[in-house]
Amino acid sequence: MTQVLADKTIEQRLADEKISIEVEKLNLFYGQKQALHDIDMKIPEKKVTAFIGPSGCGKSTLLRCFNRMNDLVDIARVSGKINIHGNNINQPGVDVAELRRNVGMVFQKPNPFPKSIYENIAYGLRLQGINKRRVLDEVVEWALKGAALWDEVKDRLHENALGMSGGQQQRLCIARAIAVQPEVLLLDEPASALDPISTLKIEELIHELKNNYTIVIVTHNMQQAARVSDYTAFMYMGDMVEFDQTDTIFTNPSQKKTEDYITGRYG
Ligand SMILES: Nc1ncnc2c1ncn2[C@@H]1O[C@H](COP(=O)(O)OP(=O)(O)OP(=O)(O)O)[C@@H](O)[C@H]1O
Repeated sequence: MTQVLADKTIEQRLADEKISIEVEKLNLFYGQKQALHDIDMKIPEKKVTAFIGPSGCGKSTLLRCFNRMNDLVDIARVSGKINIHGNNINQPGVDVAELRRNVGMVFQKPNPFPKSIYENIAYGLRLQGINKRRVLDEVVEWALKGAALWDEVKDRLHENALGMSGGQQQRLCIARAIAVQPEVLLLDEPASALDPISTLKIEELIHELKNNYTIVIVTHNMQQAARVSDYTAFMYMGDMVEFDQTDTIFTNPSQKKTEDYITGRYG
């Protein structure tokens, strides 16, 4: 019986999950060059899904499709569907600003605004027309607590965010992303510019955040993927080679290419 449970296919496992993002026949071209080939995948809600694979395989490109960041690249053309909670975000007429509020993103290099810690968090709310001091105070505190930063900065909320350490700046960027209450958080190598202690804090934070958010993370670091994610997608040259539970990908992958990558034969 245990054996049968252990042998559940990824389709059976996903059938037990709520699905947040469903990708169907997604292709992306940069000019003539195809960077994503017929990607089909389902990303479960309130879980951490990691994208791994060698440099240039398309991890960041795929991640950026989930909040239409590739719209900013003139030569990028996308076909196929991406349903987020049932709505195809690639169809005409989608409110991209609203999409990006709902699908927040944190980049490799921390990029706080050159403003106070407080104003970094309040910014997204002010854009929505929320200016009441009491509401802003509450959300700033809530978001900083959510990003495990409140205790470190509560006495200097009005100091410039650029005076924080790199690790603090990255947690501030996560706080800024969650302040507008997105459903999905996209993290593009969020810890690669950080020291080991800050990296650990970010990884612990990811673990906490998945209680409330669907998280998709691109990482170069396989140990990090193994530590933080529930599901892992292995990509190679624009193809989704294998997607499964993280344990399965790292201990019993079904594809030879995945095995070669995780055992360090290339990458
Ligand atoms: N703006 C762009 N214009 C043209 N080609 C691009 C652009 N962005 C990415 N590419 C190309 O698309 C392919 C996939 O790139 P992408 O950055 O998604 O890969 P990646 O797996 O995230 O790589 P890395 O791990 O090095 O960040 C690469 O061949 C890359 O050169």
